[in-house]
Amino acid sequence: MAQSVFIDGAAGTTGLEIRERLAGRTEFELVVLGDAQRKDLAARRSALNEADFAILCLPDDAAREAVALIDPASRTRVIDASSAHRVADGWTYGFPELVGRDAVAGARLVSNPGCYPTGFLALVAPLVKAGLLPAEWPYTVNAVSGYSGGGNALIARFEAEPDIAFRAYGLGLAHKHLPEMQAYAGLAHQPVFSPSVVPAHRGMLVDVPLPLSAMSTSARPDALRAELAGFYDGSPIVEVHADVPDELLLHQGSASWDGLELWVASNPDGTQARLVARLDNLGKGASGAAVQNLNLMAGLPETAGLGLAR
Ligand SMILES: NC(=O)C1=CN([C@@H]2O[C@H](COP(=O)(O)OP(=O)(O)OC[C@H]3O[C@@H](n4cnc5c(N)ncnc54)[C@H](OP(=O)(O)O)[C@@H]3O)[C@@H](O)[C@H]2O)C=CC1
Ligand SMILES: CC(=O)N[C@@H](CCC(=O)OP(=O)(O)O)C(=O)O
Repeated sequence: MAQSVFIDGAAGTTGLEIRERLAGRTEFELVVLGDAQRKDLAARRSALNEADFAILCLPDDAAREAVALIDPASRTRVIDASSAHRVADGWTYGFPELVGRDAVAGARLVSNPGCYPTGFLALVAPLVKAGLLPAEWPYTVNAVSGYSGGGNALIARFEAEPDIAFRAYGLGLAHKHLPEMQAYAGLAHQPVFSPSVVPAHRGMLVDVPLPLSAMSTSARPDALRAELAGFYDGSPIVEVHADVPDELLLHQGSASWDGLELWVASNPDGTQARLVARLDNLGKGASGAAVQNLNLMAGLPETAGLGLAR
């Protein structure tokens, strides 16, 4: 029998892309509230409590409200795409490659990772865990995102202001993704994070510069690449490239994609490296990750319904 999935926030950017990925899937029965009811508390309460799975595609406050509406005794299992519960007690961080597929499969409350942390953690967490990068190092993260990363509001802004060529932000150095980056990479310090937006709908690059010879671990770039390749060996979603091209591009017309690509670039003598991730902020960065987690929680193959062809 099909399991029911209620998407709270189904009219938003992330919610719509989850609907696209679930369309035509016979294992699930999709529950979506129409325009007149989608913000109605009573309608949401009953949908949240009647579903096998609730996927929250809401601003943080509305996600907290949704969780409070769910009776703890109900059978509903939750996947929260917001940043409200990413380091909260009782929640499983929905990054199966890092926390383990069984942990996600067995969880009742799963918090989807943020888009930038998906790139950062995919690169850094396995290397810190393996002792190849120091936990005490003050890491920096430079990243660019397509404007859909900011949801409907940023999409509307970039469409209304086509003259914007580049937007640096997060200048208060308190971005909401910092706690999860620190926690799940096991770092002593929060990274210094420089996010930015380019006039492309989707796609992102996350770049972590490493002065390897100044670090206590003195790892060689080849060792970093080999560790990542081994860590993600067999993954249908994460690819660690053996070769580094001269440039990495984002395209304005990119199609939706649920994979994640990783590179270790280095200088000729191997004293410096840049760890680089490329992903779709709405794919492995949000909606693709939510569907991967839903698949695991429902006992299905993790890539069902995902778009992984390039
Ligand atoms: N966009 C992305 O790339 C990523 C987004 N996320 C996270 O996913 C969540 C959703 O983001 P995104 O889809 O981009 O945002 P959008 O703004 O595009 O969509 C949010 C949706 O939630 C609805 N909503 C707001 N308040 C309520 C409420 N009280 N009850 C019911 N519905 C409500 C909005 O309706 P209305 O517009 O009418 O207010 C809108 O349809 C956010 O927490 C975001 O941070 C995570 C990773 C990546
Ligand atoms: C371009 C842009 O604005 N990006 C968003 C992050 C998108 C994301 O990952 O969403 P969460 O809020 O769920 O973490 C930002 O920086 O706030």
